[in-house]
Amino acid sequence: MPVGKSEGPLRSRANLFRTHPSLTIILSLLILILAIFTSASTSVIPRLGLLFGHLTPRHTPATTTRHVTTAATMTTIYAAELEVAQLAVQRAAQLTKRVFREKGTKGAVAKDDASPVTVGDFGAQALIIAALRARFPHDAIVAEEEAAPLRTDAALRERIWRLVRETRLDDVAAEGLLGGAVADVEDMLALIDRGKSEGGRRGRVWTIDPIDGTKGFLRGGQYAVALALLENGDVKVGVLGCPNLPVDDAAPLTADIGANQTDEEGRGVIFSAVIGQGAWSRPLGTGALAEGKRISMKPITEMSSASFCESVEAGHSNQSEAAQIAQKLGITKPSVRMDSQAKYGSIARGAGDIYLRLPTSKTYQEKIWDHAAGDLIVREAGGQVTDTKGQRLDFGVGRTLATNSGVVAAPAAVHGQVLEAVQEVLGLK
Ligand SMILES: Nc1ncnc2c1ncn2[C@@H]1O[C@H](COP(=O)(O)O)[C@@H](OP(=O)(O)O)[C@H]1O
Ligand SMILES: [Mg+2]
Repeated sequence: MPVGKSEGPLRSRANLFRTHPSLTIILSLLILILAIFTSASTSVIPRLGLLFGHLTPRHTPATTTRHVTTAATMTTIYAAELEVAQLAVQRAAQLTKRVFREKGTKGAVAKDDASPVTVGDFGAQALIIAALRARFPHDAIVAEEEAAPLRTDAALRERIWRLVRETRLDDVAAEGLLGGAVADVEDMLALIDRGKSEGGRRGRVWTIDPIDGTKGFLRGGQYAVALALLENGDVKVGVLGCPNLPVDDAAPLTADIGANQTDEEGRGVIFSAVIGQGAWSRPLGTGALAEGKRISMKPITEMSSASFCESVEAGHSNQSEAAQIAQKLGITKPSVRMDSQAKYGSIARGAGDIYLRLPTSKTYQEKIWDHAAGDLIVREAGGQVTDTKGQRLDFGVGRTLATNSGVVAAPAAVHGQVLEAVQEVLGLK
């Protein structure tokens, strides 16, 4: 092809740009915008969530594919909430694990209701709320602890601040998704006190139990870091970090699962669920989220070989009534006692079958943070969760489950049968 033929138009285009320099600028801008949008799906849009809270993440393909779990990649609904909640729980669990390994009292102080709280509870709550404030700044929070005891105890405050300051995920991008570090001690106290919402049936409310099963935590048993999102009173996202449960979903519940835990390697699992999307488990890690696996409850073919879980603390659940219920159902195995919502996680993955929580007092009201995550995880794994009257747990009443009494959780197919035995023994029929 003659050289002149191809050079002609090129030369005239070059002249055009020389005579109209603004064209060069416009073209460069267009190229830049195009470049940004082609990489937006993996890097830019998720970061906008940091600026716009839940508005953006809820409608974007959850953050980066590297951190997105199998569950999250399948759908975009609550994907950002699910990812942030799991990472926040994972980070908080790094703090609680550090305290768990400490010998002695773990900085325990008694609360007004005489229940214990440790430096781990305060620190984990501060870290979780820091992530929620960064990513979903408009959401309300119902959390178990408040900062009042720390304002008057400088030594306790400093100890917790050190833990909070030093705990971060060892993956920079994952840590970035949680909004980074807490600014200073005052900020830490303010974060802890953001958990004082009254809850209720309207809007988005996160509920946090930074260490569920504090007595188990102090004893060296099971405990859980629990986080759930309620929308208009219904649980939409639930996450439980259980540092002392085996990773293997198929590992049977041993009689000693609730005791003598040493935070050994190879343990630690995160359970999660999103409404209508199933339940999942994955190893509890230290950085980005590990790959998750779908979990489901085990169908009970023979009631005689079923196992049921209950609290270690006889003051939290009536153990003698539970034994009578088990006998009525023909269950032959002794109960598996363990602290915390690890019970919900354990039956959701089929390691155990039934969870009974039978009131020990007429006046005690269960707290929403003790049940919200576990309730959704069990229901999404194919279970049914009600109180002893057969009513669904109502998380829209306020900070407590004021209209419910106890918990009966079982695979959906046998829940009716279990509830009947519960009601016969409790004289509710
Ligand atoms: N009388 C009671 N009846 C039922 N639950 C109670 C109770 N007193 C305290 N609890 C709750 O039981 C939770 C522990 O449950 P479990 O026995 O399944 O481990 C505690 O959570 P924390 O440990 O977060 O304070 C606390 O909220
Ligand atoms: Mg609790």
